[in-house]
Amino acid sequence: MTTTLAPLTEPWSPAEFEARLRAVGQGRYHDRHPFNVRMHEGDLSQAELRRWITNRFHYQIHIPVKDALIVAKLDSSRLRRMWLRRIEDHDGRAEGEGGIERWLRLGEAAGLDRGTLLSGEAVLPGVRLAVEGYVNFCRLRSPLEAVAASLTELSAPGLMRVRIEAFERHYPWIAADGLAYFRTRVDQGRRDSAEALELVLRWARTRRDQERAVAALSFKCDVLWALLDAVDCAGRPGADGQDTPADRGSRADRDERRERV
Ligand SMILES: O=C(O)c1cc(C(=O)O)c2c(n1)C(=O)C(=O)c1cc(C(=O)O)[nH]c1-2
Repeated sequence: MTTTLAPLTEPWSPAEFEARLRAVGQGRYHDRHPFNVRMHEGDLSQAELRRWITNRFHYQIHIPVKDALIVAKLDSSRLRRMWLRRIEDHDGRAEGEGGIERWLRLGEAAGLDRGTLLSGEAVLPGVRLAVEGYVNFCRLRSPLEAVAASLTELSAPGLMRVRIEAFERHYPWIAADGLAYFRTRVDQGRRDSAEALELVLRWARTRRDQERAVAALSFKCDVLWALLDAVDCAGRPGADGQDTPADRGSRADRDERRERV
């Protein structure tokens, strides 16, 4: 009896390809990073949360830059229009609008100075490298890989909902209107990831392309993970930017409050 084996290079079915993409997101997304876990459990000090907001701002301001690099690779008006909307989501249509402005307001609600955020002076070296890695990936790789890298957003809306709840419950010192960024991202992330998934499923025709798309998504998970590693490590004793005695005091106050509850 002869059996015909499918060649190793046979493309995955669309369903299997999608399942593999989703599995990368589920297994390696930064919602499992110890810093995010501590954030959700209410264990971050004010200094740690401010450090995260400051460093994540560096990521936020580079999202429209990498999206502009992607737009330049798209070969139809329909696709460019679709992707241009992402730039508008972050930069707004006018001064004082858009996601970057909402992130600045989150910073202000957390007691950070807008000028300091905009200066970038407090951004950690590891965060700069992670963000530059993502921008350069989108600059140098194929449209398929650049779009596939954005598919971490499949997992982002769920994380936004967890984060909003955690902020409301554990960090009431941040005014509620500071959370507008996260609220907006629930719908934007859902729409963006659905669009990107459709493109990736359509464009990746060969097994090689499919594997490249999975690897691109995996790389992006590394970017987000490395960013949080840098933010997390900066608070360790002996690291630059570690908590001041006052920050440790605010953590001790919080622990005491918890014990009383
Ligand atoms: O706070 C987060 O956890 C988070 C994650 C991600 C992501 O999964 O890439 C994005 C965002 N936020 C975000 O706000 C955002 O605008 C965004 C754009 C992209 C992208 O790769 O195009 N990811 C994300």
